[in-house]
Amino acid sequence: MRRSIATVSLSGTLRQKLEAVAAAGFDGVELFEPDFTHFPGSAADLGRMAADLGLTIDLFQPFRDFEAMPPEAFTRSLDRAERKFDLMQAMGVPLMLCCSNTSPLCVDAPALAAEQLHALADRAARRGLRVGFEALAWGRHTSLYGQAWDIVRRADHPALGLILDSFHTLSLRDDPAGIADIPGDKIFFLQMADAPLMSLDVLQWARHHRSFPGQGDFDVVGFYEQVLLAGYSGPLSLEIFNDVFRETPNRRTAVDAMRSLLYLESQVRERLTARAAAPEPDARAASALALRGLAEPPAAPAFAGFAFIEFAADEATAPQLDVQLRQLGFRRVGRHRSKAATLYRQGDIAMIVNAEPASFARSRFELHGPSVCALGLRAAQPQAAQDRAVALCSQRHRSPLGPGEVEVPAIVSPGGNLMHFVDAALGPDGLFAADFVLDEGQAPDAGLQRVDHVALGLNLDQYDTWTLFTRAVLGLSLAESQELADPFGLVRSRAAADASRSLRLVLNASLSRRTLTARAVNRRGDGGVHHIAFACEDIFDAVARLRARGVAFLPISPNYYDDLPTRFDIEPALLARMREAGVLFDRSADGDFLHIYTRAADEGLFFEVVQRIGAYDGYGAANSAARMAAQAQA
Ligand SMILES: O=C(O)c1ccc(O)c(O)c1
Ligand SMILES: [Mg+2]
Repeated sequence: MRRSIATVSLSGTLRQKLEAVAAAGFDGVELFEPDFTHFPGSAADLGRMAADLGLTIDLFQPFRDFEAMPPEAFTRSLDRAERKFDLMQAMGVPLMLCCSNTSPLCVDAPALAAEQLHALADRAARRGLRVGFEALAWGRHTSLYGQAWDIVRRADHPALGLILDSFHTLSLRDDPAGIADIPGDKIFFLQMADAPLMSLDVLQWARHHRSFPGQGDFDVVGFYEQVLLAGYSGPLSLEIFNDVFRETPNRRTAVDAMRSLLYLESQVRERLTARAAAPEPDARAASALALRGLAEPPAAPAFAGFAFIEFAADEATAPQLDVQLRQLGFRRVGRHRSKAATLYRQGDIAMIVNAEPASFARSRFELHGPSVCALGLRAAQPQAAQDRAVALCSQRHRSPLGPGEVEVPAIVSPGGNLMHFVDAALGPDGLFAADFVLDEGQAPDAGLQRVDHVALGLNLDQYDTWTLFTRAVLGLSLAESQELADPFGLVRSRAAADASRSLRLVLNASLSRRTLTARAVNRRGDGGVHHIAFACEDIFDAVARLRARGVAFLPISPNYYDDLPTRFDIEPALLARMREAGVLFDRSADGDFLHIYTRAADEGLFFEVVQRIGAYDGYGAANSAARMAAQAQA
């Protein structure tokens, strides 16, 4: 399996792009011509540079406005093509991408297009080169792969083939099913791109908002499946025009790119395997499987909730966290056997405050001050969970182990915090009994029972990274993105959850630099925990207990409670209780949601208490404006 990526997909100079792409394990690149136009060396220099990095240049792109033109323009274009072929030969690039014509001079004449492309292919063949024809979604007369294939078929030249790009097909809602009927050896190249669904001019959509497979809403798996069924055996490549990627550090983009391809391959492998094993086996699927060497990471983990949340602290801040956690009703129940770490429990929730000098936690503390530095996730097969993450380009993390302590497989999550996979079979106390000296003291708690969700604060350029990480590495499913109004700007937000809803993460990225979310990201780093929500059975009881312990909640405007009954049919007694307690309300077709937020000390971490009623599956997004306004006013 050869994996490739278009240079337009990454930030940096051409050399930096190639270095990042090579480091991420790609085999080749599609050279986006403007990257070469501004390159300080010759075509031969570029060819050598790529070869020295272990990369091939698989495709030269794009050659524009060629087919179905009046005679003078056609002749000029053939001369133009010869100059590009010179470059390609000097670089060692075998294939040129010719995209469908957008010029107003182009005529609606497939026979002429075929004839002219035949001539172009002839010129290429004389030099041992090939040409691939790609339908751009906004092409003047050729916008669908079926039209492009018709022209390629008519041209009937061995050096002319089809180039497929998932973006153009899926953005036009064209059916990719016909691809499987195209002879695989006439498909010369495959470009994959995903995108969020948007109602936008297709050219603007394509040039600014593409994303890696797994980051958007397109059925990229179904598309790739058709291409493999056709018998295509060339490179799998990514061509992503994206405004954010243009500025994201390219090493990270290259890792996301590789992760997205491996994930895509693993999904399509499952589809093909099912086809090959069906009662009437699909021979094309079996041969595609035999041919491709599609990635096969271990299955996505089955999760059973959060095992623990770990805070990074030092000698001075650990006592402050101690006060805060005990105020929230947590009991201090144990000291770590070998580290300066303290365990706090309440219900099924475990919090660890780690003040061990010269540890991973301390390095995070030094970067971000007191903050969450690790999440423990209960997984049915922790080793497989880690192996999957590593197979999908995450870094393995090993912590030093004291005698008798349990080894917990861990990875570095995007942004640098840790994610530990704790064996669910250890039960709620198993891990802690091994690693902590437990003191079984009892004290009244606040009725908090479980971690309902953990919300992360991300820079905008980490939003797609986390979308892919949660989907591919953790196997979570994602809810739609929403834009929430903070008084100082918009916050983009989406939730990721496992099938059993035991594990919920909320991803928040600020589009403004001035929102509370943006300030939290500045303080606690990219991918830092923004707030933690605890679930309880009776929110009014929990709030009363927490208030009695001195916890301060965000004050909610009386106007909110005047408005609520205009939106929902709520019992007056419940409304009165909510108003008195400062509890927020949401309702879906599946159930109700009651929630409340603590006040953050000087923009620090804050907490949420939630009560889910029925099968309510959201996060009270409709109330986020109430929270953010209250936070701005507090
Ligand atoms: O936006 C473009 O012009 C363009 C160029 C080449 C491609 O392969 C493509 O998909 C789009
Ligand atoms: Mg393309």
